Amino acid sequence: MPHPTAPFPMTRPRRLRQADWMRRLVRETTLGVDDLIWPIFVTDGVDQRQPVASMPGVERVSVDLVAEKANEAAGLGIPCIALFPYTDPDVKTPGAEEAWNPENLVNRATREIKKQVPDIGVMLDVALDPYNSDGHDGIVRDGVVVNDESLMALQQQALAHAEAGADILGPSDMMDGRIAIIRQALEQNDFPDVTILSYAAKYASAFYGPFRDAVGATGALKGDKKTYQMDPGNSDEALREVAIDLSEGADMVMVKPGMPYLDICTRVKREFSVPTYAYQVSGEYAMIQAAAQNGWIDGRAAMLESLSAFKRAGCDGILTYFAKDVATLIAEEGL
Ligand SMILES: NCc1[nH]cc(CCC(=O)O)c1CC(=O)O
Repeated sequence: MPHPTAPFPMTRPRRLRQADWMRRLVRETTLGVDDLIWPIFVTDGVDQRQPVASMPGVERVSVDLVAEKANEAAGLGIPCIALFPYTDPDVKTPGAEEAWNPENLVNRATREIKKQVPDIGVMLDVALDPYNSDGHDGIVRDGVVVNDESLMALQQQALAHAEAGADILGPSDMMDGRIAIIRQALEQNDFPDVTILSYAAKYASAFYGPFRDAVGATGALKGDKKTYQMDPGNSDEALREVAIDLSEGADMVMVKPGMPYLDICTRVKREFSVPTYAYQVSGEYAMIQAAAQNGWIDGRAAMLESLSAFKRAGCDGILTYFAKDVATLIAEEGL
């Protein structure tokens, strides 16, 4: 759209950048604590804190300490946390049955949080990879990730998480038809308010490496996830995936990874006008932290710039390992 602008020197864009107060006055988007979902890794044992080597600043904590983290998050005003399990390799099976064990790590952690910190939202991933000895998000038969049999497993997992008290389910598995089958199970089992934040446009990405370390899936994974996660070259397909998930009953959608896919965030938000989130994934976090530790970039500035880019792209919020750091900054200094 052509805008009428006076020629230089009548128009001087720098007038609007001359001072901090002016820049604040004309800023188009802002990052706030309400935009954040904080992922937390859960591990076995008692009083455990294990740093994740490839994600400086991130640790796995045992169930007894999870509520403490949730409490900190709630105190900072973070609306929601997402839990991911580091499952003991001995418990992983080809059928991933641990995924719907009511006593699995994330189910126990969720019950604990709901008891101690009732006012924070809890999101749980629906996907088999933390529980599957093959490291895949679905069930593997003869080397193939089979779709429809995986749906049965995912449905059971979703119900177990709803029963544990999860507020939001995040199907991250990219099987076809999973939103419909999960939504149907939730309605039939009297969980009408459980919300689905679908990982609708999830790409087969090299940026998930540190996460797979964090949940202990790196060694287990045979092959790659390209038969179910999306091809990084595709954009129209992301819109079709979002359309399908919304038509099956998703309430909110997510694009993942984040920063390399801001164009997808923008298209999705423009096209569908539904709550749209980005996952700033482990590899994105690790890159910023590693460069900052080496003194190559200003870590704090890069963190804030990367997160406000999601807002500018149209996202309603961001799942980010930086959530607590940003929320602390906002609490201490405003932004
Ligand atoms: N389905 C599992 C899942 N849920 C979130 C992530 C990645 C998150 C991150 O990298 O921070 C993954 C990894 C994968 O698909 O291999």
